[in-house]
Amino acid sequence: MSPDSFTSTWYSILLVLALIPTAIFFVDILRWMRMPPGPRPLPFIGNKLSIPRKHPWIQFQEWSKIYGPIFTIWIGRRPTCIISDADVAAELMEKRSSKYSSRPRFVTMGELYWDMATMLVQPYGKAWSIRRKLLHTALTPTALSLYQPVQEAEAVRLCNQLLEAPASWERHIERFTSSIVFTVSYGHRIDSLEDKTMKKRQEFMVYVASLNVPGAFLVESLPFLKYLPNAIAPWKAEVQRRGHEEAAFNMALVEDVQQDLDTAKDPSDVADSLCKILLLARKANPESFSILSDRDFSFLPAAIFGAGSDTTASTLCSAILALVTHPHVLQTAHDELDRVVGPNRLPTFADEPSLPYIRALCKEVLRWRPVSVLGGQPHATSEPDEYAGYHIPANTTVLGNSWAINMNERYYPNPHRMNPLRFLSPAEVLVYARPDESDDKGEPHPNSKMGHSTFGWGRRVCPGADLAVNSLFAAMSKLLWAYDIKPLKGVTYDIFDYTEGFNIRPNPFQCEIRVRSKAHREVLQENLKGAEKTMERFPVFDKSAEWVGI
Ligand code: HEM
Repeated sequence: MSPDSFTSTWYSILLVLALIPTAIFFVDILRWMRMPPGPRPLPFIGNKLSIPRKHPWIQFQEWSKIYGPIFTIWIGRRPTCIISDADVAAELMEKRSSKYSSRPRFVTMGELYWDMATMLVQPYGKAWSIRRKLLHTALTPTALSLYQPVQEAEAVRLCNQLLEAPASWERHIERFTSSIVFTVSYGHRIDSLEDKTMKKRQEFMVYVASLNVPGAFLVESLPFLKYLPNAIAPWKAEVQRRGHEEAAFNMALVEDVQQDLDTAKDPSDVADSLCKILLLARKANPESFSILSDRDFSFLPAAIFGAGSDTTASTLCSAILALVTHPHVLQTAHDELDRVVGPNRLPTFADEPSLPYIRALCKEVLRWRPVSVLGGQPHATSEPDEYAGYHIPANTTVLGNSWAINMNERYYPNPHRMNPLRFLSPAEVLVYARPDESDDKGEPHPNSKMGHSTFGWGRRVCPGADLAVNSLFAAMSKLLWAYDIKPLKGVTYDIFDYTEGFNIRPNPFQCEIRVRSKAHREVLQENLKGAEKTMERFPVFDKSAEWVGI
């Protein structure tokens, strides 16, 4: 090769190398222009530098005021559409739900760790819809009524534990929600957060949360890295090892329930649970379960814990913060409970229709501080779509900003003020309003079925919403009946002091939780025996923990 042709070959290579990023850049500009507008992205890195690590939903809410109810941000070259308005959320994620019900790819958490066994991360399609239908069989109105005695009994235990150690209120709440979710999943209760089964379950949750951190794993941007052999990718070997450990644990829990059924004279002697319902259904009709391996099967009850325990506990923690910072709400709740229930017995689900203020209070807490502040796991489009003249390609990540939607001042004036009146009818407001309250009531958005967007949207809407609302009612009605929940003298409370991450909870704080009278204390203690009797039907786990060597 002559020196001239050598030089020109190099020039050509350099030219091509320069042209590729230029061409990609121009393609990206065309994509930016066709999608809903948002903050200006930088080539190749998108908006990464302008998204705050702490509480990004607040910045997203600010951007929605500039760019409108749906705007796009770019993580590298990947678009995410953020919806900040209930109408747009309903139009896209509910009316057009056949296009907006998938999930983005989670390479580390979904593919390597769970091997796609859990519904939470599954794309829209048959694998997901089969699991979702099976889960619904354990969450029908009839099934929910079977769980109510457990929820009542656990709430009585919660109130009694608060008599002994009120300062540990957050731990008691965590045990309460964990035990309900375990009982619904497996028919076994949790007596202590120190229980081996419970500790192992929490360990898995913490590990999963560490996998779900944007930018933590290069493989999310370069998915082909997941095919590297474990010998040269120890990070991958570790993720898979932990995934196998969780799968073995989930299968051991199912085996425990199978043993309960095998040793019982009659299935009706075994406590009702999702796992029992599914095991009996599989025995009766094995074909309808043929798509699910034992491993897949075990992730059905397991999914409930991850999705249902921490979320409900965090909502109750927000309720405590709301009561401490809004004393008039506590007073109105006490007035209602004293009038309807009186001091000689505890409120129950049978009182629910006569306690509209307590019901409204539970709804308002869900609105006031939505746990899954960016709508839980993101949605993704499975097909391209056009909206308001903009193009939304297939595989676009779509987030509903529950924070922005629930804090929309047009529907919820003075949105950071906790105000249960928002969820009462005009006639009820006349009964419950205090002199300074009725002005900023507003009307919940007509397009959000529950009056807020805390449980998500469309086909992916939280399947456990009714179960969660029942747990909230059981806990809040009894707690409010029994206790004064007040600020500590000299302590300043910040209603924005919340954890980071995508499921939020108030940072730890102390408050005064004091039983209202001797009579209230006695009623609580009298009810404990009955509650313990109910709980006996749901024995603690004993065998499964040993089977997996923990
Ligand atoms: C206050 C408590 C709860 C809140 C705030 C909450 C919120 C959410 C949200 C926002 C989503 C995502 C919805 C979407 O993608 O549009 C979700 C999904 C889910 N939730 Fe809940 N949840 C709660 C309690 C529960 C409970 C008690 C269960 C147990 C049955 C549960 C089971 C699930 C499951 C399995 C999914 C995934 C559904 C799917 O991907 O198809 N959640 N939840």
